[in-house]
Amino acid sequence: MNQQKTAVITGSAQGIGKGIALRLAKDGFNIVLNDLNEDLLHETVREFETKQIKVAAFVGDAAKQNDQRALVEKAVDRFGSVDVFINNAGVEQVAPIEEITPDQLESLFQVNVFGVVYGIQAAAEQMKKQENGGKIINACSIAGHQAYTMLSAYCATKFAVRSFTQSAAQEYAKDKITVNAYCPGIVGTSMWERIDEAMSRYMNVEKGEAFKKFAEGIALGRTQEPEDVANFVSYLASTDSDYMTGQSIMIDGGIVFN
Ligand SMILES: NC(=O)C1=CN([C@@H]2O[C@H](COP(=O)(O)OP(=O)(O)OC[C@H]3O[C@@H](n4cnc5c(N)ncnc54)[C@H](O)[C@@H]3O)[C@@H](O)[C@H]2O)C=CC1
Ligand SMILES: CC(=O)C(C)=O
Repeated sequence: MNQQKTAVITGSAQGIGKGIALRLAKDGFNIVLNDLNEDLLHETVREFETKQIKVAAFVGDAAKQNDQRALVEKAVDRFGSVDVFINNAGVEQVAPIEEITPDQLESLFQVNVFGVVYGIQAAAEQMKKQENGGKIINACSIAGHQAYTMLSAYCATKFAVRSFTQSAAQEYAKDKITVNAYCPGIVGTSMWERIDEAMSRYMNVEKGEAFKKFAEGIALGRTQEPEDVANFVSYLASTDSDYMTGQSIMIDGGIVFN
């Protein structure tokens, strides 16, 4: 890399976002972390600093348009540019359709869909000013290609992410900004701990059983680590992916084939 580029990752105090941030730091990016969880974010910053990673952090809500703008400002103030912006923050919800409440639907869409739109807007505005292109990368899921029982609202948000990824790719191509998405399968993060707990309760089975049942469908025979996702995001963030845009690509060990 000639000049050090900057990558911003939302929801990156833990899990997949943190894994992506660590990998992009290794690839030579300055890193800007963001999360709602202030304590965990600061803990992660300290860990990155111990590893000599050039890191900044912003406590903020990815579901708020003003916070997304402030996040971009923070990155520019600290490092001078935003070259890669990763809309990673996401939340889950487990319930049969008949039990979904308006509040649950609202809060899920606010983070997983509205947040992605606000992130795209804030990042693209800055990248256009820089006149040097850029890469916007969204967290989709196998659930953005295949809908699952008990996860209907979550799946709908990820289908929406896939749709916005396609539209944004077309709108920003003239500015040399590419927009793609990663679609993980079953990653052992705190999100899946919560999904497992809720699903196992609904299925009336022991904790861990829902995770095990989903894992049985993975062709490569194991669940994912954040690093498996980060290895692919590294490619999406690099110049090697310059000719790819509008794609939501499965990185799931072989669960969904299409
Ligand atoms: N874990 C999995 O199996 C899969 C996860 N994904 C997606 O990958 C992304 C990351 O997932 P995980 O790391 O598993 O989740 P996680 O729940 O383990 O970590 C997500 C982080 O995002 C933060 N966050 C949540 N809402 C936020 C908001 N409004 N603003 C800022 N930060 C916020 C949380 O505090 C947390 O630190 C999500 O978009 C998720 O939907 C996609 C496919 C599979
Ligand atoms: C959390 C998630 O996206 C799935 C499908 O497990």
